[in-house]
Formats: sequence, structure tokens, C-alpha cells
Amino acid sequence: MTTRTPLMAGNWKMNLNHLEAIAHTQKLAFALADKDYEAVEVAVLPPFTDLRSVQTLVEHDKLKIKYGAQDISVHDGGAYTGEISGPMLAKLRCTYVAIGHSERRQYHGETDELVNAKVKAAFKNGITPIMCVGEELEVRDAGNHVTHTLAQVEGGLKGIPAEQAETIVIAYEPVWAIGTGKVCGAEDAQEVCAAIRGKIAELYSQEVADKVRIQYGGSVKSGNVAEIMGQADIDGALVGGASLDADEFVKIVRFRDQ
Ligand SMILES: O=C(CO)COP(=O)(O)O
Repeated sequence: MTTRTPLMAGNWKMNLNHLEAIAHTQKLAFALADKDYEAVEVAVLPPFTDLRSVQTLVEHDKLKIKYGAQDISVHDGGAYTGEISGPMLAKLRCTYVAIGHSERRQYHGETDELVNAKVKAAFKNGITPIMCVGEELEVRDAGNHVTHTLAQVEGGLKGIPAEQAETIVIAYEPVWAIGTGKVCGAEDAQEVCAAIRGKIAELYSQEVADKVRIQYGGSVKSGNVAEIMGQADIDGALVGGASLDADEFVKIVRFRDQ
């Protein structure tokens, strides 16, 4: 069994301008110590307009915080107004990019096919995808949450070779738990995360499945993170609202102390 380093990532969504981003990242860096980074990988996913500022701060001050984007274009360049390409994100030395977040699926009509194309664009540019999956409330109420989520996993990974698949991060984010304060019970989250790992084993191999990090996302806070992280197949959290409060995010990184 491989030991997977937990990944705590803050998805800032459309919050914090570039000046606020600098102040917030500095606050995180000031609070986090070497022992935190030894135990947990810490990342922030700011809006595109903040990335250059965050990069400059991280590189200048040699911070151990990783950063990434919230979306990526399927195209490498050209006449695609408003899009941001993989080469642009790679030039900013983004480690991660969130792909297929439920807010993008819901408000921008992103399909599994598009998510798959974006996963390919990320890998092509040397950026690790954090591929988001998860069911809406009606799907859970109907008891189809596992089937629904596994179909998203399979669709998103289509044509991705094992060497790339083993490095991906998958974030299980039940839509009904996002920003609602309704956290998915730790055992319910584990059920789906274990099924995701099983699907990866089926698509690739157990060895690949053991390497993939699976995060939980949806109303994660310092008060519930320890129980979630106590589950065998949960390797981190994708944190929305609580990541905008530096003290709270630091507590989440230190989930072992909660
Ligand atoms: O969507 C999320 C992270 O990507 C979760 O958001 P909240 O933590 O605000 O529920």
C-alpha cells in the first residue's frame, strides 16, 4: 500500500483580488511551519488575475505553498476570447488546475467530454489536474450517487494513460454539500471515495489506484476535517469558503491537531 501525502487545497472561487491574494498568501505562509509541509501538501487555487502575484510571492520568498488555477482551456492558443491556456498556466508554474468543478458543470455546461479534454490539456502542459466529480441532491436521494460519480470519473479519464492517471487528483464534491454547510457524513464520503479508487483499479490497476489522491470537498471546516481525513480513501480536502479565512485554513491543514 502506497502512502499518499494528503493534499489540502483552497479553492478561492471568485474571491480575493490580487492585492488580497498577496496578503492572504502571506498570512498562510507566516502561520505554516516546516512540519506542516512535511505532513501535508498545501495548495491554493486563486482566480486567474491573482496567479502572477501569487507566483511572484511564492518564488521570491521561497514559500512551500503550491498554487494552481481553477480552469484551463482545451486549446493551447488562438482566437478563444476569455480563455486561459495550458501554456500560459505552465509559464506561471502552476502545479495544479481544478477541472470540472460542479460550478463549471452547472453554470457553464461543462460535460464529461469537455472535462476529459481539459484533463488532457493539463497533462500536455505538465500541470496536475484536480478533477472534480460528485452528484446533485436528486441523484443521491435516488440512491444513484456511486454510479453517477463513477461515470464522471470514467468519462474524465478516457484515453488518459496509466503514467498520467496515477498522478491525477480526484475531488469528490457532492453538489448538495458545497457551500451549504451540509457536510457529507464521513462514512458516506468514504463510500464514494472507495468506489472511485475501485473504478481506477478496474480501469488501470490496483497499483495506479493506490497512488491516486482522492479529496473530499463540500463544507469542510476545522471542526469536521479530522473525521473526514480519518477515512481510508480520503487523501485531502478541496476547501471552498473556509479557505478564505487564513486561520481556519491553517487549522484544516493541521487536521491531526483537531
Ligand atoms: O466547492 C468546493 C471546493 O471546490 C467546496 O466549497 P465549500 O467548502 O464552500 O462548501
